[in-house]
Amino acid sequence: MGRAGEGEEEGLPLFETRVGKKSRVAYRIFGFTVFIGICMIWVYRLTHIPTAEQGRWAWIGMFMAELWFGFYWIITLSARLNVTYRYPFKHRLITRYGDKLPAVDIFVCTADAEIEPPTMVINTVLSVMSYDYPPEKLSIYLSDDGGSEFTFYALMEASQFSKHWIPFCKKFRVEPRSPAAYFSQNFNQQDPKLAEEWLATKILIDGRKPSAVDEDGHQLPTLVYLAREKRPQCPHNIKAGSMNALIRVSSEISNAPIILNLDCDMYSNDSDAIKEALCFFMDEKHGHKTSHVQHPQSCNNITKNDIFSRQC
Ligand SMILES: O=c1ccn([C@@H]2O[C@H](COP(=O)(O)OP(=O)(O)O[C@H]3O[C@H](CO)[C@@H](O)[C@H](O)[C@H]3O)[C@@H](O)[C@H]2O)c(=O)[nH]1
Ligand SMILES: [Mn+2]
Repeated sequence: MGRAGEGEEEGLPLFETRVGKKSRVAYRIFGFTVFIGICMIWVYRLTHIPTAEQGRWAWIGMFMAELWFGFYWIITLSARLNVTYRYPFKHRLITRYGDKLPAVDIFVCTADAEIEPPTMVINTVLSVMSYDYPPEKLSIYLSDDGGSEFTFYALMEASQFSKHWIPFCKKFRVEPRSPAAYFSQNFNQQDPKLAEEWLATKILIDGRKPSAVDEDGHQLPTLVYLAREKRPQCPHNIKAGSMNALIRVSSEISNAPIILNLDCDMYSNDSDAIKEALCFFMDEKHGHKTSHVQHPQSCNNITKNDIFSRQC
């Protein structure tokens, strides 16, 4: 391809893994003290076995519970002993692959227009339609297990709105690219109506057509709506079932080698998320060992004073 800078970049990895040394030491000290505490509880139980009259059954119950929670804690802790951080180098990815980047199919799942209002769903769709990635290589599929007319209508409107929203995002480097998150507005829920047509696949924007352009004349990503048939007597397998339906439909339309999956309530808050994930798949040395990349999630509706709510 002969792009500038290709020579010096060649051979360099597309991502780096670093071990979190500071947090590792602190976590090990913390883990060790808790482990000593757990052992002391076990020792206490074993050295204080009551007689049958003193409540042997209660003792057995307590000891079982403490054994289980102790082992559960050790298993959980061991998964966190080696904290590692991964750093993708997306500029290297662009320099190295340029216009040879792979196509990406994006699957968004929704199931119930009342619990998951169409405004939220299309905000997620718009956030992924405006990724900083060649639009001709992007196809977005919305699986609507509720078969809601409202969701379909909202998606149709979103397909029109994207013609203004995508150039706006790219021009002003908007982040995040979910319109709702960007404008920080509250949307009201709408009552859904049952769709008359339960099995439907509709291509709202066909990125291959010359007419699929935004207001700046740039190509738009492909946008597909899919509502699969669900029957009471057949297990529909929830999200996994809709993912299977999405794979079958997308293999006929775009058939991209990379699939990105989002729940409809997870908008993307980084327009470079695809490029970052691709660094792990396309690294020459380690890429073939990677089958999944999980992006970190951050929740923005957690309660501050609830000790059980957490930053995920
Ligand atoms: O019949 C169904 C039911 C659900 N969904 C979708 O599946 C996703 C997850 O379902 P939800 O009930 O919201 O589960 P959560 O606990 O919020 O989601 C977590 O837990 C799920 C089950 O473990 C995982 O699939 C999700 O990725 C993970 O975010 C949502 O987008 C739903 O719209 C469908 O597509 N069809
Ligand atoms: Mn959910």
